[in-house]
Amino acid sequence: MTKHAAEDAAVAAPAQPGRRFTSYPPSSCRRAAAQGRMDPGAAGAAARATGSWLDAVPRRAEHDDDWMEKHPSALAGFESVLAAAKGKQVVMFLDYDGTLSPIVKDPDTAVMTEEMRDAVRGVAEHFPTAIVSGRCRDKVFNFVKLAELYYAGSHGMDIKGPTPESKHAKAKAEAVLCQPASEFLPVIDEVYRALTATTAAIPGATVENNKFCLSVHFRCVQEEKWSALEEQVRSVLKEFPDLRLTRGRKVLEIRPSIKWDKGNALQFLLEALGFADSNNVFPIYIGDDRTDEDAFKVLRDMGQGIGILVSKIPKETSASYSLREPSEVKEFLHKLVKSKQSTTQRD
Ligand SMILES: O=P(O)(O)OC[C@H]1O[C@H](O[C@H]2O[C@H](CO)[C@@H](O)[C@H](O)[C@H]2O)[C@H](O)[C@@H](O)[C@@H]1O
Repeated sequence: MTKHAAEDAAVAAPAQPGRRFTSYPPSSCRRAAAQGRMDPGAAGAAARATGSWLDAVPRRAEHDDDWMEKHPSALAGFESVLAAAKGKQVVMFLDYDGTLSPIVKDPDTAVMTEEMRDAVRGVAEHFPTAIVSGRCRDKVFNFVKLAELYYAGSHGMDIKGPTPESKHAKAKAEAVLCQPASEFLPVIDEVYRALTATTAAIPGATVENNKFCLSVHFRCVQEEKWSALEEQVRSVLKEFPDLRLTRGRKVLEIRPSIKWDKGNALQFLLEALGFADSNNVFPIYIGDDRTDEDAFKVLRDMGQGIGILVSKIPKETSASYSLREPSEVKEFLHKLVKSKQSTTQRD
């Protein structure tokens, strides 16, 4: 196996703050929209994205046993998770690809199973639940198909909450709650067209339009062609300094140079749910990719809740727990619901 292949190997009370957004949009989204441009720290990160393809490979942090000690299984350590969450309002954040659905070659076929949908539905009956994805919001909604959830698409740059009547009903068009990168829509469309044309000569390369960001997929590109593809992407982006390049799982992500990522989306949602500066909230974020690290870091810095990395191999991460694959995510969600049900019955 090559080093590249290794990558793949409390029931919310009705009156409680949090089931609905409190202001539209909360101040954090307005601030980001007003600031518009990327901060110097993010600019540095964009510059660092000029590294080699090896950057796309998760680095082995240390020996597996040590890693598991630092990032224990959220299933084996379930009782510790429960103890930490005791008396607090759990808020669930779920990444989509690689977390709720297995990684597959064709992004359009990354469906989630009915069993996984049931598990997510069950969690959302007890806790505010959000899907936080790099996909465009409509696309990820079409995969998940649960109208009662919050959705943060385009790496958190397109956030929308459920409406009261949308529960168990077909989702309707609703007021968008937070779109801090809306001014970038025309440029993203322009770059989408340019990248589609430029990369057409590389067999297997595809460009996915995720509305406020783009994904250039190379999972089906011969490894010898990866560098050429990256060069092509970079040459297009030279003309667009307001965009930056980041990496995911066999994908190059192009997004606006604003300081807004999945971590900001998590903070925005907590604020919108009425939990800004609250000590009584226990956010759980489950994700498998580099972009999820932004959310893990926010939780680590807050000192509240837990991040759970979905991975079969050790990776550098700010998450505190781990799960090996989507089937374990499903099991974890079921356990959480079961324990909530038994607590509610006891009370
Ligand atoms: O934040 P996420 O929900 O995890 O989305 C991140 C990217 O996921 C998708 O790409 C990944 O999954 C594909 C399907 O399994 C796989 O073919 C691809 O190699 C992975 O990178 C999605 O297609 C991208 O647009 C998302 O940005």
